[in-house]
Amino acid sequence: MASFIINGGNRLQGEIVPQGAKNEALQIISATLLTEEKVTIHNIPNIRDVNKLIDLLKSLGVEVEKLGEESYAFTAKNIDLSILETKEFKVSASSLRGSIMIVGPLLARFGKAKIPKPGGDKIGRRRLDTHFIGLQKLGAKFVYHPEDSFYHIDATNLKGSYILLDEASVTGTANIIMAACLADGTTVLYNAACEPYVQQLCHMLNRMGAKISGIGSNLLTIEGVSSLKGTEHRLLPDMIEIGSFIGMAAMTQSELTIKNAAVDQLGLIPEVFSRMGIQMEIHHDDIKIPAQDNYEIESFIDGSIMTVADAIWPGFTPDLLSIILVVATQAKGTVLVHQKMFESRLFFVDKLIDMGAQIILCDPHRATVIGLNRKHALRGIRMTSPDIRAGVSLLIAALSAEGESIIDNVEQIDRGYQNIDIRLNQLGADITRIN
Ligand SMILES: CC(=O)N[C@H]1[C@@H](OP(=O)(O)OP(=O)(O)OC[C@H]2O[C@@H](n3ccc(=O)[nH]c3=O)[C@H](O)[C@@H]2O)O[C@H](CO)[C@@H](O)[C@@H]1O
Ligand SMILES: C=C(OP(=O)(O)O)C(=O)O
Repeated sequence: MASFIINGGNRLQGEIVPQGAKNEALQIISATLLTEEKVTIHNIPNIRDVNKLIDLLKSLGVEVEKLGEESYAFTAKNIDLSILETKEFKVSASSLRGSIMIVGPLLARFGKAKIPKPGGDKIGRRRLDTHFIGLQKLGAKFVYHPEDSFYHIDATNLKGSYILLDEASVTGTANIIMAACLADGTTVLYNAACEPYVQQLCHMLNRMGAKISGIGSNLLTIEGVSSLKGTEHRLLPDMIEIGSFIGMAAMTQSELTIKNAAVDQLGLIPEVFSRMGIQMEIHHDDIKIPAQDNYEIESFIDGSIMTVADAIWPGFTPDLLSIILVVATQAKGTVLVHQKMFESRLFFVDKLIDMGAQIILCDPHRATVIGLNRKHALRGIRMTSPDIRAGVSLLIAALSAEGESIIDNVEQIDRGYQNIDIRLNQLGADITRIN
């Protein structure tokens, strides 16, 4: 288990380029299984979850060529499905959430898939019903084996269908779209997730020969085609990393410029940080956060306490609520953070409270933060990173704190943030990694 030792209190300064998006990468890399032709992908982040998925594809027989630091070509010509029966496959597929998205492509191309209960953050129940009910509507049969938490899915002939999802699951939508692309006939998918990463997937599939319309809405029409061809694709910058950097700049009173942030794809993210009192200047596609001694959380127009809550896209992403929460600890004012989607994602507030933050955990979904307005700094402590976004929030808290902090289990952070210690040290942070 690796740890970070952080000497807090440094102001950071400079420019930072966000990595390619983790959650887009997981969809797009899975989609390379849909064709036997070469698919070239640029801006792939070098992070644990993405590298694990690439290794998983390699184990299935996908030929993976590294073309440059962030570019890879994938050719899924000779796929060996016998690997799905092995213990190694079970172990590697169950170590990340994104592995679930190989199911749609494998079913579509080979009529068969197996997947263990996938991993990912332990942030509450993470059901897969939406995936399987959708695939069943396309004609797949699935059996769950509880003794080894393994799902077996078969489909000799996927058929387009009308599917109304019970919830707008992001990975569920991606899986069903990928399966429907190669099904016979037309699929109409309603209550689909429509975030930019799903849109990117649809655009890439259309370049491969798929026929998807309604992209960007929650009503997609997918006309099945008999095969897909190769293409080239570039991943968007990671909007969760961008939000994390905005929060980090404010908390550490730093002047940071986030380069090439694809601002038009960020939805409500800049708006929500701005309502926390954080100033931002948009120059072309860069976001400059000027150094701010203090920032004040807005109230609602009627004077009541602000609530920041997550919602499916185009609402505010749940993955940035932990960052909002930590940023609020040093703001002037009060905010209620309401994490509606996940039920165990706020427990890390205990660590912030130990650092001196004023937070009331109302219930597993809601926390009220009473900002300190920098009357005193947070205190450095030793803590463990419970999940990826809580981990980065604790890192932000530690960077702003007085004294030394130690964060254990930083593999959680490495799942989704590329060389974060090295990149932040280049801006003036003092982070040492110990193994
Ligand atoms: C690999 C990947 O891409 N992971 C992301 C993906 O996970 P993932 O696709 O696993 O998440 P889902 O969209 O399926 O669901 C997330 C949670 O929200 C709940 N839910 C979802 C939709 C809805 O309409 N109502 C509702 O309550 C679900 O029950 C679940 O608890 O999307 C999540 C929601 O943006 C993000 O946090 C994850 O980072
Ligand atoms: C919850 C997340 O990831 P995953 O779905 O891979 O666990 C996340 O990226 O914040």
